[in-house]
Amino acid sequence: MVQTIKGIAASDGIATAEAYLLVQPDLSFDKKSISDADAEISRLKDAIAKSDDELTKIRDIAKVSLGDDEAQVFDAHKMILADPEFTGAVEQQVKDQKVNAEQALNDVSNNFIQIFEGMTDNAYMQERAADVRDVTKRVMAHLLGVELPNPSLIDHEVIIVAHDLTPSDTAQLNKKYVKGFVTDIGGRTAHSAIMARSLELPAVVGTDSITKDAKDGDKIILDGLNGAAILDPSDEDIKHYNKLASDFAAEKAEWEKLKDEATVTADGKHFDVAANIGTPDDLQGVIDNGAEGIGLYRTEFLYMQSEELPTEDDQFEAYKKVLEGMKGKPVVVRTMDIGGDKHLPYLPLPDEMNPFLGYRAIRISLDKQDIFRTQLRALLRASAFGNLRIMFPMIGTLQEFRDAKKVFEEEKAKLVADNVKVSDDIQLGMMMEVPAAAILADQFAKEVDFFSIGTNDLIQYTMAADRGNEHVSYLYQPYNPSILRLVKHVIESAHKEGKWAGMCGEAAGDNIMVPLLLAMGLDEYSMSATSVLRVRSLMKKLSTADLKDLADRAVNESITNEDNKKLVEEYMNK
Ligand SMILES: C=C(OP(=O)(O)O)C(=O)O
Ligand SMILES: [Mg+2]
Repeated sequence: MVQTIKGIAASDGIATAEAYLLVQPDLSFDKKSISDADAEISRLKDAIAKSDDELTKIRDIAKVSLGDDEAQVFDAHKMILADPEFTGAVEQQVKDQKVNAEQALNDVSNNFIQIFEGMTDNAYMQERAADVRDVTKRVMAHLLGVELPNPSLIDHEVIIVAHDLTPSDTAQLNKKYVKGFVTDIGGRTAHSAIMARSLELPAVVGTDSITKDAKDGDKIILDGLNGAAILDPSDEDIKHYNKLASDFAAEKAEWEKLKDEATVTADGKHFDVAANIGTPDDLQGVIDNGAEGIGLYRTEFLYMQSEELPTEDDQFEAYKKVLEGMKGKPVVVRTMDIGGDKHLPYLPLPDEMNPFLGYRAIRISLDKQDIFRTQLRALLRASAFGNLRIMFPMIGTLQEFRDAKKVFEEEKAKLVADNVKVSDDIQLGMMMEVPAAAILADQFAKEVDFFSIGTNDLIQYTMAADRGNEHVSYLYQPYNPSILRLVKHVIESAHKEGKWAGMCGEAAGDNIMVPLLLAMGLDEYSMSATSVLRVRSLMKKLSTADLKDLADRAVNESITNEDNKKLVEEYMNK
């Protein structure tokens, strides 16, 4: 029977395919005493052999679909299974303690994880903890006779159905077969949603119940334009959505014509429309969509897609590739923004009550300076190959900016002393995403070269509403006058000091927000590459002089987000 499940539209597009449930099974078990240790050990050996076969299959497919680097992790898992120190210890535990294999595996694995994670001065060994955890999960699943989802084995077109997708899950999706995704939780500015937009995959998040509603193999239509998943669609539904998909394609074809044009408003003012990227692989999308620069390169994905801390050379190659690829157009690289919802398996962070308010971004970089310095050196070396700008994430106090800048200057001086070629005009800026900094923008503006407003976090912190929590997603209010006042203050403060202000949060590509931002004089708009041409087309129709009064009313007279949405919609429909 047809069932329509509503959610939050997270990435444009329509897709139809079979559901693939990416849901972790229950791996809980009871501790049992056993009398026949040999039988238990043979059960364990059987589970290990099955896990090994499965890993071989996954590795071979991952090699073809994702590449050698991504496939390597599965070899590391196979090595653990072949290591007598690990498997022998589990067998010994069964014999000595007379416990079931599940309990023995769990005990030994926890022991290994604890030892590895404790090696705080050896990043390589710390990473092995994540591998042990993964392998244990696989063997445990076989012992319990349940199946783990193996997304790398997908070999036909599917729509991923999941409770949530972490950014690293999203990074592993093979675009050839994955046509979109739909989740129980999450909001429009959660990182998995942002990645869906850069991969041009339709996505719907925050449905609350999709993992209960859909079964593996169900036919699903995913409507990423309106935020709905249609299960078991009727012929009528299929016809309706085919039409919607073809209308969307026609609109896109119209925008496509603006690809090689600069972004100019109806009254002849030029603004920069730039793109956000996560990895050098996103570069092609930026070029295909005619962006005028990269306004945000989220470098943490480089760290997340790696098995260990990326070396200075690895990073240098990635940054150089992006800078060269942009052929002199500006590239704003943001230093590592780990923490919050972004984790590194090889850099265990403390468990926190409020990770988004915790140890993250510049706070980690200033604390673990060896990681920060490696990144800055790689950036400095790459600066010789293009137009590099650097910004720091989550700056809350002027002292943090000064400290970060000092580290940058120190690394630059060292490289110059070693005769390494570095650019002499690298702009240094900051994300404006902590309300305390936005309020003091006038003071920050004296010391930075530019601001880039991160509305995803600025709104979350100003409204005190978790950006990834669908129950409070109604508080994601970019047009709320409180947010608009902060934004206006940031832009005016920059301009007073002769600096420029951009925006790289999702609001920069929002049809309601753009007219207000144009009136406030925001200089640069950075968004998912797939939004660039839509925004360029919108700006072409607008005249900044006409918008002044609209923005004044939105900032000074309106009370709610909805007031302002209506105000702009009425203006646009005039
Ligand atoms: C662009 C931003 O950064 P991120 O989404 O990576 O936190 C933001 O917070 O608006
Ligand atoms: Mg942010």
